[in-house]
Amino acid sequence: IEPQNTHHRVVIVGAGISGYSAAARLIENELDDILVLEAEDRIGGRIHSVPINGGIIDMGAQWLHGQGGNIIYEMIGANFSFGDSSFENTTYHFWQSDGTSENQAQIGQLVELSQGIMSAVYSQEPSYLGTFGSFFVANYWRELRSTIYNAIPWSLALKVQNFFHVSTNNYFGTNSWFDISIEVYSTHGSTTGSQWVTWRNEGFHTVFEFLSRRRPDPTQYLDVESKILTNKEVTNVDWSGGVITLQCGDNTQYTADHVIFTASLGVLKDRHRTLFSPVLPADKVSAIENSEYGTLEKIFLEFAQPINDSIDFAQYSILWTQNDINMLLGTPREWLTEMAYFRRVDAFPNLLGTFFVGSRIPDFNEFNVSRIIDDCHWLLQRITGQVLSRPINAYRSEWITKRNFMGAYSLFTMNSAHHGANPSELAKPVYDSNGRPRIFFAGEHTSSNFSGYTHGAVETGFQAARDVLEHLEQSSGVQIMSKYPMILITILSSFLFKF
Ligand SMILES: Cc1cc2nc3c(=O)[nH]c(=O)nc-3n(C[C@H](O)[C@H](O)[C@H](O)COP(=O)(O)OP(=O)(O)OC[C@H]3O[C@@H](n4cnc5c(N)ncnc54)[C@H](O)[C@@H]3O)c2cc1C
Repeated sequence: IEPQNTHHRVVIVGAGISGYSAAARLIENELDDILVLEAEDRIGGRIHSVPINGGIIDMGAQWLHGQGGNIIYEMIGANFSFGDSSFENTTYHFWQSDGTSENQAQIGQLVELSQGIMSAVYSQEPSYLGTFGSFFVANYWRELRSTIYNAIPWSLALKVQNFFHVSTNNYFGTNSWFDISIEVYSTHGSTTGSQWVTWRNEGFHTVFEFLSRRRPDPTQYLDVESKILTNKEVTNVDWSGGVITLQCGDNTQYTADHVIFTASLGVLKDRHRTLFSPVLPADKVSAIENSEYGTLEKIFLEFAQPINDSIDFAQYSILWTQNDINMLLGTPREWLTEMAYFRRVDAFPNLLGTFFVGSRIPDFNEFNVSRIIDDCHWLLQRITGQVLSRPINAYRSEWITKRNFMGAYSLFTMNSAHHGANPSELAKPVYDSNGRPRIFFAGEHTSSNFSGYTHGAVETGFQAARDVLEHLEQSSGVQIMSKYPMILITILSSFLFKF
């Protein structure tokens, strides 16, 4: 063990957006004696902006979902020129997977109905105990009995339903919408305004410049960076003693009075038993083990030229035909059937973006760029019925295989609901035998309002900082109070000595 062993009042594990926000808030409140330990060689976590030709793209978080009620937009909106790729409001065209055309007006009717049902999910009473899937299917087919849908063939209604199923899986990183319990999401907070606010070609990592206040006014800069050590994987947090000892993979140790732990739910699920000594309390363990973690990967296809105007849509949505699904099942192209669309990327005319659900790909490690390009190119040509130039490159994320992430984001299933596993359980601090909070938890998975999202992660980072500050204030109060008996004894004993 190197003689590093510095002691800090607070050590934050993880320099993703929640850990970074917590650090900024502590520094702002003049709690300077802090350290952030980050396992990767970079700051940002699941915000990972990478430079390409023409700007910066995001392999993780890309959009601000909402404006009003989104803490990030509310902090920054007035000082940054955001873009918007509101797919709901712009043209997005539905192509059948086999290239044959379908009645776009009827599809439009079905999409409108489906979108209405999807947004109702979020305003359900928490008493609805079913899943996204059960809610959608029941409402969809009930509404379809209305005479306004009489002319629509049920085969088309099925294909649109399948589109919403696949899109939902693409959104949550799930295999089935019958896995996702509505309970947690119906109690989520809500945001107003565009759900697809973009950072144009500057990348989501710009957010850190605002969190540290380097922007808009550099004189307000809070020096968060100097508190962060990268390449520091914390392998154990020993909270058995009076101080907490954090052991790192490079054989260094740090000690702290308090820890804010922000590593992802994927990391916690993978190794919470070895990460903490003693192991976490049973309630916390149950919340970790019964919450789920979605696996979602991104693909950006880069073309040599801006994408052909004759097929100029914001989104190329795919209605899979049963024949095409049958044709691809069991073949190396099976993964394509989990794809719902190709989207244009705001500020990058040469790019199309899409998602795929990683866990469904058995040979994920061999899933290389040229295979991705070939398969996507095949599908794009098939759905559009056009000869398109082959993409010159593809960028893909690999969150599922990365040790410090282990997937995409938290998710609450019927199994989670059964076991009472939810963000507020994941957020609870752990206390020592004297009732003193030792480890605070933050990160997107701990946000009751917006689990899964960057704005949820920021809120939890701020909350953890507030909790630490409050606790320190209270405990210094206790220390002051605990001095009184000593003063009394001194006064009394001086009397005693006098007489
Ligand atoms: C593909 C994808 C697309 C997304 N799209 C959006 C979007 O458009 N909009 C949106 O709002 N959200 C989106 N999200 C979600 C968003 O990225 C996350 O909710 C948010 O970034 C999580 O921040 P965090 O600080 O909670 O966790 P993280 O970003 O995971 O930060 C935790 C940090 O802890 C580090 N760490 C882990 N283990 C250790 C250890 N043992 N020791 C030290 N450090 C450790 C990690 O390296 C990481 O830096 C997306 C996520 C993914 C994966």
